[in-house]
Amino acid sequence: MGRLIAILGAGKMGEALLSGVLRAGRRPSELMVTTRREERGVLLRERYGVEVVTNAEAAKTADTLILSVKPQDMDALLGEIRPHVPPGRLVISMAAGITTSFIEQRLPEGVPVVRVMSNTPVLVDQAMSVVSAGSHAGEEHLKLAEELLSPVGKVLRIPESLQDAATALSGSGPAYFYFLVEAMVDAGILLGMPRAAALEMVIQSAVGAAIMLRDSGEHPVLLREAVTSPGGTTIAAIRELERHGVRAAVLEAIEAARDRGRELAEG
Ligand SMILES: NC(=O)C1=CN([C@@H]2O[C@H](COP(=O)(O)OP(=O)(O)OC[C@H]3O[C@@H](n4cnc5c(N)ncnc54)[C@H](O)[C@@H]3O)[C@@H](O)[C@H]2O)C=CC1
Ligand SMILES: O=C(O)[C@@H]1CCC=N1
Repeated sequence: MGRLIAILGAGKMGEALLSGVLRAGRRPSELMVTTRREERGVLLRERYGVEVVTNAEAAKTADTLILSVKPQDMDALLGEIRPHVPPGRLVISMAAGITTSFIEQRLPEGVPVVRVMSNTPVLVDQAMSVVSAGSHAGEEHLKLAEELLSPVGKVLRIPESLQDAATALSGSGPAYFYFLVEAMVDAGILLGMPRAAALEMVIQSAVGAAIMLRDSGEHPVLLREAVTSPGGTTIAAIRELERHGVRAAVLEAIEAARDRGRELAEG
């Protein structure tokens, strides 16, 4: 039997990680979840065969506690589990903005905490996860977090000072791509394309571009230049994107996401 893992607050991200960990070969008996709503617990038990327990029971029994509630709910959850967390538990937080020191201050002295920022492509084993150690977490704890996360995507270690930036870049990143896809499909509609056809064209272009980015080893500038023929169609579009300040908008948008992350720990 491996380490017992509990996912506390199994919502969208918690369920995505649960399903990934099961796909990676862990048995349902090695996992437990907690939920706020009873129906949600019933659904997760039926769907994955995992045990549904209270936060206190999870804190008492599991070796690794994965906190996946919203940042705004973290203070209350930590207050609930504090009396039940014995020494030796590993606490992994998935929450945006919440620092390891925020968690350490609300748990018994010495509990190792690892902060993680992942993203929704966990669901298809293509997550980007970044991990940072709190002040009581060492190599063994980072390794345990990496073992959990590497079957569902890529994992990078980063200093905690860059966690809010990573949240803005890769945590929220999928949303920006979906937003662009939506806008491109609208453009197809504007040009008289049937919606289903526009969606198919845009999705396949996105997938093709993503795989080339990942697998060719080429810099994105070179890949974009290869599409941009002199006097051609692409440069006409790029001129408009530049005229509307899309690059500056992206810089400011991601900076705003980073700043919002910093605010979240303040409640
Ligand atoms: N959705 C996303 O793309 C990403 C989210 N995150 C982070 O993951 C965390 C969870 O986000 P989502 O899964 O999107 O939110 P969610 O709202 O789907 O899931 C949170 C769950 O926690 C439950 N909950 C709240 N308080 C509880 C308590 N005391 N005990 C038991 N359950 C409790 C809620 O009922 C809810 O089901 C957040 O901290 C967020 O910052 C991180 C990366 C990406
Ligand atoms: O929007 C949010 O707050 C969460 C964190 C990263 C992605 N979604």
